[in-house]
Amino acid sequence: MTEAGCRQPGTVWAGHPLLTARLRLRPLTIHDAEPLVALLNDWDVVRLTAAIPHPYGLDDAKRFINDQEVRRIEGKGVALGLERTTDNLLVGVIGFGLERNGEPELGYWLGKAFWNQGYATEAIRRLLRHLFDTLGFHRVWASFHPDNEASKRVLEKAGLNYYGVDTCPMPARGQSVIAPVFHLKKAEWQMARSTRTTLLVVAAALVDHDGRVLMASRPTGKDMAGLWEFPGGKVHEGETPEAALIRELQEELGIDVTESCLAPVAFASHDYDTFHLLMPLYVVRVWKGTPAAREGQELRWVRAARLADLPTPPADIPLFALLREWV
Ligand SMILES: Nc1nc2c([nH]c(=O)n2[C@@H]2O[C@H](COP(=O)(O)OP(=O)(O)OP(=O)(O)O)[C@@H](O)[C@H]2O)c(=O)[nH]1
Repeated sequence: MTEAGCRQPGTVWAGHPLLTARLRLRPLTIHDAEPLVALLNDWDVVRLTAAIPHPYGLDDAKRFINDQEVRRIEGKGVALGLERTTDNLLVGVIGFGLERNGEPELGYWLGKAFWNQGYATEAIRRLLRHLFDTLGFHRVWASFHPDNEASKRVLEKAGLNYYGVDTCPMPARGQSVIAPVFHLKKAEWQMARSTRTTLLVVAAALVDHDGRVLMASRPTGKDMAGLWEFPGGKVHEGETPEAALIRELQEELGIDVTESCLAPVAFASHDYDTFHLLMPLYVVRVWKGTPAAREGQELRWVRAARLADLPTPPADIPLFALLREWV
């Protein structure tokens, strides 16, 4: 087996979406053509890019999607649509090509409405893990237009650092620029990741008499706002997981639960790229009081078989199938 595990040599894509806290990274399909035009027919978005024509029409989008499909099949690179989990909206594109000495070179853009919300950094971090851990590359590259300060900041936040400058052709703008080149080596990436924390969060699946599970939406202002999650929260210093869950259920929902009514049934262990989540899940069938939204969240009782239909944090997805056995 290679360092990259079960990867087929030459593969640029493992075949399933890459999930981040708020995004799904997945290959583009023909259904993305119109959304691509809506996002890209915008001078502010394309003016500092090298190859995106302006104005941008449906034929450009269809050609791009088709070309990317060919590149992916030929193992030359991949372009992934960034789909927001809460509403399945396309917010931008990220990808890489292997034209630079066979080492991946990143490219990305976001629609203007989605700038300054951390989406690009989130997507790059996830793509880096795919490139280093799944595909087994040892270094990644990125260059950007010298006026593109936002791009520079995003790359720095994702851990890339300055390497030098290069002459970069910009065929769609009819010129070349001297562009800064950034890079990141796998060893540096691994070193930075080794300092991340493992966050212990406890969660409850409250089950009612009809076998429905209580889900809460994450309120505006919190990370992953709008996603549906199990009630719960972080375990504080010196607390047991059970004590933390009893406290959280009182704080968030105003209900009283005793420790003997908490049945541990499963756990999530999920890499969020900036931290690792370890989340034991307890089934709770008995409590005192009526659950009420005390922290600005929305509450919804959901059949176990329908949990997977909700937009949820990616860590929760494997728990839904397990929960069906218990409810
Ligand atoms: N409660 C809960 N948190 C989850 C779930 N799935 C999941 O990824 N998480 C993550 O676990 C972390 C929990 O943090 P939190 O912010 O809700 O914790 P908390 O209630 O203690 O909040 P606080 O820090 O504002 O006091 C978040 O990063 C959250 O996105 C889930 O099903 N329930």
